[in-house]
Amino acid sequence: MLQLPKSPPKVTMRLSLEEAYEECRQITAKYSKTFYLGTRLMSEAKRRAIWAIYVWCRRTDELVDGPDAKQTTPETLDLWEARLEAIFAGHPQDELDSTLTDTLQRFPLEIQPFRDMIEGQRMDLYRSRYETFEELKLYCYRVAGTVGLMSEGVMGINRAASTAPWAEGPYHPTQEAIALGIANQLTNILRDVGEDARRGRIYLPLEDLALFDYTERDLLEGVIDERWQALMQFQIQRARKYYLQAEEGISALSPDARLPVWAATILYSNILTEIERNQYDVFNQRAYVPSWRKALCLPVAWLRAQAL
Ligand SMILES: CC(C)=CCC/C(C)=C/CC/C(C)=C/CC/C(C)=C/[C@@H]1[C@@H](COP(=O)(O)OP(=O)(O)O)[C@]1(C)CC/C=C(\C)CC/C=C(\C)CCC=C(C)C
Ligand SMILES: [Mn+2]
Repeated sequence: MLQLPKSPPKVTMRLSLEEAYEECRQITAKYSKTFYLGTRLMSEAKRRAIWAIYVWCRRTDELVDGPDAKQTTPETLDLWEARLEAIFAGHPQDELDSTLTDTLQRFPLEIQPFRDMIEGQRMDLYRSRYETFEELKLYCYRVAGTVGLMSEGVMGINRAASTAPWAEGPYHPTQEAIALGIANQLTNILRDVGEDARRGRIYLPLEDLALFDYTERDLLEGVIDERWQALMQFQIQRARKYYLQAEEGISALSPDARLPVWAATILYSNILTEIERNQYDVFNQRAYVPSWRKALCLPVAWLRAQAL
């Protein structure tokens, strides 16, 4: 790990904290309609915190996935990690970092999930294949399950439900929060199979390909047949199991967080339904949920958020 100087250099900020949060809002709105919609349903304090986290995650992902990714080396990620430590030590390096430093003063966030996410991006630097689902699951935890842990700190838990005399203590739906991140990432992977293949990447576990007698070459050539359809059905079923696990934890979240999390969960999981509608063709078309169908999800999310 690179060391930061003992007394960090003084940084001149161009924007006020207010303006920096506004920039985070705009970045979230630009890059993720689904998550942005979710945050619009939260209280002001929570949504600002999620925008700050979103921007840090997006910047981390851009290091290995963005337009300048070719220049990224393991040392770039070491420096990014040193910068993360500085954010947590109260020494942000720019305005966007300063929103995260501010968020840390308002919500109980641990540094470890942020470190784990950098580790996940590191995997993208040296890996383009996963032999087993166990290996892929670790990757999914690192790049997405960690987001569940970060968000859980902001969303908060429903204390009323855990003050019953027989409760052993507050129940933290930590595994469920991780499960939602994994479910989202598996969905991402299925939607982007074609795009990733064109970059020489295969995230689907090779053991699963073998199980359905489908080869790497078939995948790189975009072959769609009964083997591919059966393989995709298997993957979709697995992702849905993670959504189901996550759903059990949503009622343990504080009441004002349930609607946004339900909305984001239903919207994101609907990408799987779109993949099915497209007959599993993820090579020539990108599965997306049309706006009118997104609108239909909201009343369903509202109803589910009312149930304890
Ligand atoms: C108990 C319980 C269920 C609690 C809820 C916990 C919770 C809110 C979990 C949310 C989990 C979540 C939103 C995970 C995000 C997963 C994700 C999309 C990860 C993205 C990686 C994908 O990489 P890839 O390169 O394959 O894809 P792209 O083509 O580049 O998109 C990431 C890009 C890593 C970085 C993650 C983000 C930028 C998203 C961060 C999102 C938030 C902070 C918003 C969460 C807010 C709501 C309303 C759910
Ligand atoms: Mn990415």
